[in-house]
Amino acid sequence: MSKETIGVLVMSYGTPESLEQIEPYYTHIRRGRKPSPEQLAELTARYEAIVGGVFPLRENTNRQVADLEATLNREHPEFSFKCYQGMKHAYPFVEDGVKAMAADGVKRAIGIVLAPHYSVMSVGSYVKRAQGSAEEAGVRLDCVESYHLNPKLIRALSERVTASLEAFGSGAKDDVRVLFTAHSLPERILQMNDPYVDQLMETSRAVAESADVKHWQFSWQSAGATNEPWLGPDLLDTMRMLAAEGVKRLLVCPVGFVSDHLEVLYDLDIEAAGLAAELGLEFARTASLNTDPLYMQALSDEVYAKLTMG
Ligand SMILES: CC1=C(CCC(=O)O)c2cc3nc(cc4[nH]c(cc5[nH]c(cc1n2)c(C)c5CCC(=O)O)c(CCC(=O)O)c4C)C(CCC(=O)O)=C3C
Ligand SMILES: [Fe+2]
Repeated sequence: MSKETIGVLVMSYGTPESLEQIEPYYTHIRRGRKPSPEQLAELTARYEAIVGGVFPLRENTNRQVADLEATLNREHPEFSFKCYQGMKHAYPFVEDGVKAMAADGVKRAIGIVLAPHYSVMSVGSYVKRAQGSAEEAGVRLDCVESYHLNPKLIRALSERVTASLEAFGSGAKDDVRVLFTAHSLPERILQMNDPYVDQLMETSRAVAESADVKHWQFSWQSAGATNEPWLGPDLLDTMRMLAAEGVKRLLVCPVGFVSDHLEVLYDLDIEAAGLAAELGLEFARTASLNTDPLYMQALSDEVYAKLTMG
């Protein structure tokens, strides 16, 4: 008997693959409005600062998707899993991923996002687009909406916090301040009953408990430059406040991000680390999950649970 093929739509924000792709990518993020030359130059400079001409960021996602497929097929050999990528702002788009699975004859599929926390503005919009095209294509698709307390995710994150604290050396548990961070969103999500903030606090608390962290707090990072207010406090402001309070050592754990990309490699490793140097703070950040087998298993467990238990 041949195994049933299960399509897995692996969704993410998307990243450009070359310097030339930054403009169309940014235009898509801005809903079709081209960025001004200044805005484009500013974003290009951030990418140039982290990639030095080559774009490893997409490779990173490709590896996560390949490893997830291997993990699913190893752990659940009764099915044949096939992963398809679907991105919000880059090719292959969410709709392309669904069309590709339908073209392969897939009838049953599970969607999951490479971001553990649900917001209508992030995961919600990916899922809506995916469901819309799945309906058109005649694919039965169910999506994992969040996995912010998945035990393997929490263990993977807390192992990283523990390793970073150990690298600080003696006394780290007593005097290193741990800052959990995630991408800020416009403050109006608070009026929308959005679970994003609560889920992030729950992940942070669970990781702090698991790693036995004494001194921690939460800050937002990477807020957009729009006219509306975004969630705060911002990481950079928090760092200035902590320095003024006499804190000397700082560990940032970006729980809202699962892989190395612009927000981690630029906003943390260049911008925040630069401010830390100015403020005389010793600064470190936890390593990104990327293809950590524990993270791959967390995703695999979520996909399998959705498939078999709904
Ligand atoms: C919640 C959230 C996540 C985490 C959840 C998830 O992963 O989904 C995330 C991830 C990412 N965001 C990314 C890149 C960008 N996001 C931007 C702009 C925006 N992000 C927003 C939200 C989020 N973004 C929002 C509300 C905006 C305003 C415009 C809009 O409503 O979309 C801009 C425009 C310029 C700027 O503002 O910097 C860029 C370049 C990359 C890829 C970077 C790389 O290439 O490595 C990743 C993984
Ligand atoms: Fe973003």
